[in-house]
Amino acid sequence: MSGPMNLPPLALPADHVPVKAGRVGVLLVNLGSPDAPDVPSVRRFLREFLSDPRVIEIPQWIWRPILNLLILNVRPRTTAANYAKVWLPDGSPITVYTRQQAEALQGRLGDAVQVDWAMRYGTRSIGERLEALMKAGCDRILLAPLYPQYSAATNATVVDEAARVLMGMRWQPALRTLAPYYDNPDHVRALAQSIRDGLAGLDFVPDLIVTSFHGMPLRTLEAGDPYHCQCLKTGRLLQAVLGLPVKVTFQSRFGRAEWLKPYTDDTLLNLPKEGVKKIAVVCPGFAADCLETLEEVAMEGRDEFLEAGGSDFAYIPCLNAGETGMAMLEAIVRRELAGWA
Ligand SMILES: C=CC1=C(C)c2cc3[nH]c(cc4nc(cc5[nH]c(cc1n2)c(C)c5CCC(=O)O)C(CCC(=O)O)=C4C)c(C)c3C=C
Ligand SMILES: [Fe+2]
Ligand SMILES: [Fe+2]
Repeated sequence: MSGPMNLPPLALPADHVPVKAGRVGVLLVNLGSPDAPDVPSVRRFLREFLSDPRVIEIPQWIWRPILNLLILNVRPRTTAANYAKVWLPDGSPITVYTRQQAEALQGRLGDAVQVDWAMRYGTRSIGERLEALMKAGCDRILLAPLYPQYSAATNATVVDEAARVLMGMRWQPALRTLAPYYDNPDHVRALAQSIRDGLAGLDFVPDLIVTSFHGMPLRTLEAGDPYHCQCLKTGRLLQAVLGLPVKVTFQSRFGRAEWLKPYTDDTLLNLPKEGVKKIAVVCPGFAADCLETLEEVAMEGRDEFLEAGGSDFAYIPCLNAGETGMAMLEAIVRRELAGWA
């Protein structure tokens, strides 16, 4: 008679270490930052970032000489000086806030789920953190690029990098990716709440809410990238929920090609001439405050607007690791994880 009790014991090697498995992991991913606000660190960071063909979509044989001979010799000086203006005691703002978001999410989800965070470029790579999650026993991982609006230059390159790392693994985890959440009602409500909270602390009533999204080259829209439409929809939904006029603009142009319009800087210079003197600015394309929001919008943008004749300017911070934003992130992550329950 045969049965399970009669099976011979498995012959395992003497040095066999039992593997942990069966846990669910969440990997929050944002763009990344230099390790320090100095020229060598910024050059290293920009070299990696701007060598990504998902970011610069021109043939590498044309782009490489421009990057190495021109951009990496000139840009790191101004960019490092800009980083120095916003650097926090614990590091670059985007790094500090992303770490805080992961810690807060871990607290909300409890021990059944392992939360970690990574950056697409620079320190704390996606590969390193995927391996760490697997060592912790996670064989199902939710990869969550923290970009509300989808673009190939942000979301797709995160998935590319994860897939590249998985190519080298014998035992791959099951992977889900977080869908863009630009029109998720929880997201729109969280943004609206953070704007209301911001407005409540002001000593003026803005004529207009200006939303500033990171720009993209115009040709990416023509090539089918949904980013532009998703930014416009976030803006429209915010206007509907807030019941206040909202204008969508695009910041951070790079290079000479045409980018998505209207440009944030042109808008800030023109609004006072059109009689709009009091504004609140918010950046709903960024999950965390960073160089682009804190230096380019909250500092440079403010100066531009006031010098052009504006009277009142308020910058409303990103959701970062605040209660409102974390409740939203918990809700959308829990919904994704429900498929694995
Ligand atoms: C939020 C979405 C982002 C999109 C879309 C995006 C596209 C994009 N960016 C560049 C070039 C640069 N971006 C830089 C900084 C930067 N970009 C984002 C986000 C998006 N970029 C963030 C969050 C940051 C800040 C990182 C930080 O450390 O705080 C920079 C570096 C700074 C500088 O030198 O000005 C560059 C360069 C391109 C070309 C692009 C789309 C094709
Ligand atoms: Fe960027
Ligand atoms: Fe910028």
